[in-house]
Amino acid sequence: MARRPLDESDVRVRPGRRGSRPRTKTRPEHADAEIALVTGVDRGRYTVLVEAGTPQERRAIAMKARELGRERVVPGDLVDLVGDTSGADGSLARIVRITERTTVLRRTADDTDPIERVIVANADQLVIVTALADPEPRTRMIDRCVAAAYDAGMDALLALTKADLADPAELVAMYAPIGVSVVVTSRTDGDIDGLEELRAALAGRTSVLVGHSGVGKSTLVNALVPDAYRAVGVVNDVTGRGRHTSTSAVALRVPEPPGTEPTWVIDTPGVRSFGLAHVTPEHLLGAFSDLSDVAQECPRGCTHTADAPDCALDEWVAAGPDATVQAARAARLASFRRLLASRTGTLDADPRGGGGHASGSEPQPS
Ligand SMILES: Nc1nc2c(ncn2[C@@H]2O[C@H](COP(=O)(O)OP(=O)(O)OP(=O)(O)O)[C@@H](O)[C@H]2O)c(=O)[nH]1
Ligand SMILES: [Zn+2]
Repeated sequence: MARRPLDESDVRVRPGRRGSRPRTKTRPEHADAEIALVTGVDRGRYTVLVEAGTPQERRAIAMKARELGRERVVPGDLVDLVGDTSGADGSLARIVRITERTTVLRRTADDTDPIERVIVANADQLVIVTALADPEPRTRMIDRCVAAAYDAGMDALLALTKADLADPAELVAMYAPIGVSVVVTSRTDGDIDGLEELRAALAGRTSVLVGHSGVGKSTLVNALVPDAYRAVGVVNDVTGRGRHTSTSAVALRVPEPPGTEPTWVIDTPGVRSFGLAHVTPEHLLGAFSDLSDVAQECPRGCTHTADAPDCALDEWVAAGPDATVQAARAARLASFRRLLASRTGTLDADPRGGGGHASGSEPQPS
């Protein structure tokens, strides 16, 4: 897994694991703290699941303790909780500590906020929900998502919906060379073909679902998690709103037979693009171990782009033992370079005509 790059949470030194925490006046021990999973955030109120997987499992509402300062708490975070952790009506617990994150996914910086902020923690897979038609797939957007997933140390899964409207073959061929798994779904009178394959790909993992409006993401989430948004209604009891209208990410548990690893999907309404400004070629290369080995031979400071002089990756393609291997290597290298280019505004031509936007938030198709 690629090393996690620094983010705004790294400016402070975080304490180590339970038992080795420094005792200071400003950082009390909180030995009685309970571990909880953050499932949603709504205007300073956090919905958390306490003692998950035990008979005492309960939802509670919490706020951030002052000692956490500006550090952001996001869905997927495992936190230490103190105070009233009963989850009873009107109770409010306090989050005093964030457990070190295994992965972080950032949304893009934009004009109003120049910092790429963490939006989800500890997820292990990014599911890019893309319709095969209506709306047309946009490969540049998919590339950016794959780059964000690999950068975050997550796997990428392409969920191609509406296969009743168009053939998935072209997109499958485009993403297979870079290790993106693909699940194809289609809805036919109430049933969703491919749902069981999707369920299998999600089982026991924490997956973030992204997709533009109209691609069929809600259709999938509702099929996976019946009453998806009623399950997170706890936050709404506090805010007094009848519906979940927050635009931040929310973690939903997919029902599983008892005794199996929990399966979580994290829906990200309103997230349209991911922060890639901080991603270096070397870091992205880390997700491609074969290419990364070859690139050891590159000249110092090689950018590995198609126009980079003496890039060892080009020699590696040419050195393939036969035409089949060469073609496979060429496809993999071309796909890697496409991801590399998707970080910046250098890739304007979307091969499928989906409109290449230079950077920042991608506008939603209407
Ligand atoms: N033909 C076809 N239509 C589908 C399929 N899945 C979903 N749809 C339709 O596509 C439209 C959008 O589906 P949603 O599930 O609402 O899409 P979404 O991505 O959640 O979009 P928002 O709710 O706008 O965020 C709806 O009219 C669905 O009925 C499919 O497999 N085939
Ligand atoms: Zn190179």
